[in-house]
Amino acid sequence: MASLVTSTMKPFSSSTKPNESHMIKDGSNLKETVDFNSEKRMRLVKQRRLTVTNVATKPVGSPTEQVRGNDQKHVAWTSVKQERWQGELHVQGQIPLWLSGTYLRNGPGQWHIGDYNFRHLFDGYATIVRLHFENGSLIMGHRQVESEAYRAAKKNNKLCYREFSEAPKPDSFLSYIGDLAKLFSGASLTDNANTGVVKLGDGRVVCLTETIKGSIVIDPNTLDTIGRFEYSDTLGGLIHSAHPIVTDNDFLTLLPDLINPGYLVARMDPGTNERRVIGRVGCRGGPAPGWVHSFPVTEHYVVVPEMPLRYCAQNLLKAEPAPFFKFDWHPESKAYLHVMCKASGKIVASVEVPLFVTFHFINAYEEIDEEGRVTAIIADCCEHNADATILQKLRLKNLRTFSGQDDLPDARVGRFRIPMDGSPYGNLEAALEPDEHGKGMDMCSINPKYLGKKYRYAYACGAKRPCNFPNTLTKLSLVEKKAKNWFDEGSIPSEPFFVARPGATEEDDGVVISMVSDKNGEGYALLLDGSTFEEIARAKFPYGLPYGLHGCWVPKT
Ligand SMILES: CC(=O)/C=C/C=C(C)/C=C/C1=C(C)CCCC1(C)C
Ligand SMILES: CC(/C=C/C=O)=C\C=C\C=O
Ligand SMILES: [Fe+2]
Repeated sequence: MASLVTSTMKPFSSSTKPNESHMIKDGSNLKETVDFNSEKRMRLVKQRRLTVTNVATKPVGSPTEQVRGNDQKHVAWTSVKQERWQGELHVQGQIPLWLSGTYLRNGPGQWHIGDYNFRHLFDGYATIVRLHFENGSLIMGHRQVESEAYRAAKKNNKLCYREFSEAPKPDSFLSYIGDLAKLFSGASLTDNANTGVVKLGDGRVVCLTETIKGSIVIDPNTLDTIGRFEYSDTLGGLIHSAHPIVTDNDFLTLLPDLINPGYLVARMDPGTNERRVIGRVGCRGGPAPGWVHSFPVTEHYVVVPEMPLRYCAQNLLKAEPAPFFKFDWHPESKAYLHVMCKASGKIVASVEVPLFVTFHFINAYEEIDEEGRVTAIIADCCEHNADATILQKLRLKNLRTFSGQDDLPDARVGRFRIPMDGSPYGNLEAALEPDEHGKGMDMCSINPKYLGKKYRYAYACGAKRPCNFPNTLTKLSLVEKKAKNWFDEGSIPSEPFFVARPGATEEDDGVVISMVSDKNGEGYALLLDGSTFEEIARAKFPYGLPYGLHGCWVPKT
């Protein structure tokens, strides 16, 4: 198996040498945050040079200078200060001794190239952060993912590939035509794997985004970029859901088909790079498939969402960001959920549902009657009240200019009920009163043992208003319809990630890990008790880190 695994990892043509400078060149983002005279600046540069070569477990001498307060410069929306760092953190409180393994979190942590600033949260180059827990101690490290897009940007000091909202500007009409050809072949699409990170059943750790080429294998210990994850099948396609369903035995993915509007559902066995098609479903509405950032599964079914926020061919070709970026809002095309049997690939239900907007499905499960028949499927998601403007709210300009006025659109836990008796319509309702979590809702996790099964608890980011971005951690009890909330004024916490205690029998017996970017420009790892939702430990980072998206747990083997 080892040779199979390594033979399909393609190293990039050149990689960062260990003794190369690991500083990120100051872009205006960084300049904005650093306000001091040139002598101090030189000292800092020297200090950074010392720091950056230290990638073993020693902490850095002293953190880089931070600017306090001002939301314009909130560290959550400021490029990461250095390309890499690693060291042991001082822990306040008690990390449970059973917590043994590594939490990896990916996200778009560098939003500039030279003096050029990106405009959207999702454009930034991937920064992977590692929290390694062992015997109550905590080692933190972070590093840039060495995608082709990132390396080309550094080498040429400009954007070279099409990112979520940005595209390189053609310098002539001829090069525009060339660029279009490169778009259709996929050559100009980014491989900036900045959305999530998953541990496959065979142990490989892969950073992912929505472009298929942006699947990059990393070493979870050193955070080295190993190479591109090459799919060995002939499925083709350029894009997929950024959130495959990954367990120790399974990998399910969803590929939208833009040519013949529909979706392919495919499976990849552990130890292989070959996806095999389970089934296909055609779109029922609209000119193109709906955006599928994520999708839910139950024990026996895959739910394929067809959202009225659909891929848009014209917007794909544009170099400048369109209102809905690569998508368009088509309420007239309606919204649907399709249910595919995992075993046969057959569509067993396809219902129209109320209009919805979601990035993230939380979980789904089957409702069973007394005879053991599946009567309905329940699918929960972080639902933005059918308002796609949330995508615009995630522009960096909005995130960086919080005036104290509430500017976060309302969201809820949207609960779909899909009848399995052939009825044509499904329902969508809030699973609990959205006021319980301040009507902010995204970045969810559950106990992975309950994937596809009836479950009680979900963890997510909620809101304490006024705010312009989710700023609380919330534990949702979907049975009691209650939430417990964690909040630290001015802080932005990232996805609360649940890790179960080995041997646990209660669903919420475990810890919740998050990383917090605070208002003083600092940051810390935070551990909450999964059951009480009280803080049990925190450990300060040497400097604040930018906001990150999704993570995974790599248990100690
Ligand atoms: C960070 C995140 O959640 C989403 C990232 C999405 C990306 C990078 C999407 C990229 C795309 C293109 C570059 C062109 C084709 C469409 C699309 C998949 C949106
Ligand atoms: C962070 C986010 C939405 C927040 C809105 O309330 C969405 C992230 C999507 C990609 O992973
Ligand atoms: Fe996501």
